[in-house]
Amino acid sequence: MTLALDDLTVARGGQPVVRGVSLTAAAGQVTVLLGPNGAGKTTLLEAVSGVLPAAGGRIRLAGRDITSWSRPRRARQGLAHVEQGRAVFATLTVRENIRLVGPLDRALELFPELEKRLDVRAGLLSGGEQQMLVLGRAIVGGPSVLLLDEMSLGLAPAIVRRLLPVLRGLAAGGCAVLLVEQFAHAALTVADTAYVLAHGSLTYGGPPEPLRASDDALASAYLGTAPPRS
Ligand SMILES: Nc1ncnc2c1ncn2[C@@H]1O[C@H](COP(=O)(O)OP(=O)(O)OP(=O)(O)O)[C@@H](O)[C@H]1O
Repeated sequence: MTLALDDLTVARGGQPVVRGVSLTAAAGQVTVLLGPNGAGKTTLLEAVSGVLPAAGGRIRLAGRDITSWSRPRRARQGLAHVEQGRAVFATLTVRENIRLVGPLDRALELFPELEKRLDVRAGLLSGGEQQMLVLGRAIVGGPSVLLLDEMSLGLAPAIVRRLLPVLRGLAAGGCAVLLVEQFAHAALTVADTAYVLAHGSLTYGGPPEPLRASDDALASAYLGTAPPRS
């Protein structure tokens, strides 16, 4: 299902921290939302999944206005939100963590690495294994829209390169993937569309190539300034 934000404003502590953002995360695509620390990326995802209310604008899922829907109602429509911080049930085993949400086979198809860890408590896994578990759990739930907040935070580049292609596979199955990342380069390699948020407003929206091709273009979008002329 396609997710569309139309002039979305979200406030924290009475101050708008996301200001008039319009973007589309299309079904079947990986959309990345980049931006510096504190730009408002987490706040935007929280408004989409219903953790925070919208202060203005509209959120649409497959054309339906869901702005006033509760978080559980959004989740029942297939909107999944993987929040920052690798939330696993630390005292349950990997097997139990997965079985709570869906079939074990599908998760192991995606991440065969987890097979030999099935009876280990999730809290004892490495950071990379925990993120595989978090992602595997989100995917076996069969989301139609998957929001991912800073999936790569604290992980080695080799692990990030292992995880990102899984998102491409998920999108190929029709899911709309919206990936929030502070560190742009790896995310841009799997993106169909990229947006940059700076100080709560979009400074770029379009194909990822210009941002991939030029660090100056990326830096300008992060700083919210016009790109330098060459
Ligand atoms: N609970 C809160 N109460 C008030 N202001 C907050 C709260 N959490 C975050 N903020 C402020 O809202 C703004 C946006 O924060 P947000 O976490 O959405 O940014 P971000 O782009 O996700 O950054 P990060 O990459 O650090 O998570 C920041 O200025 C931050 O200080």
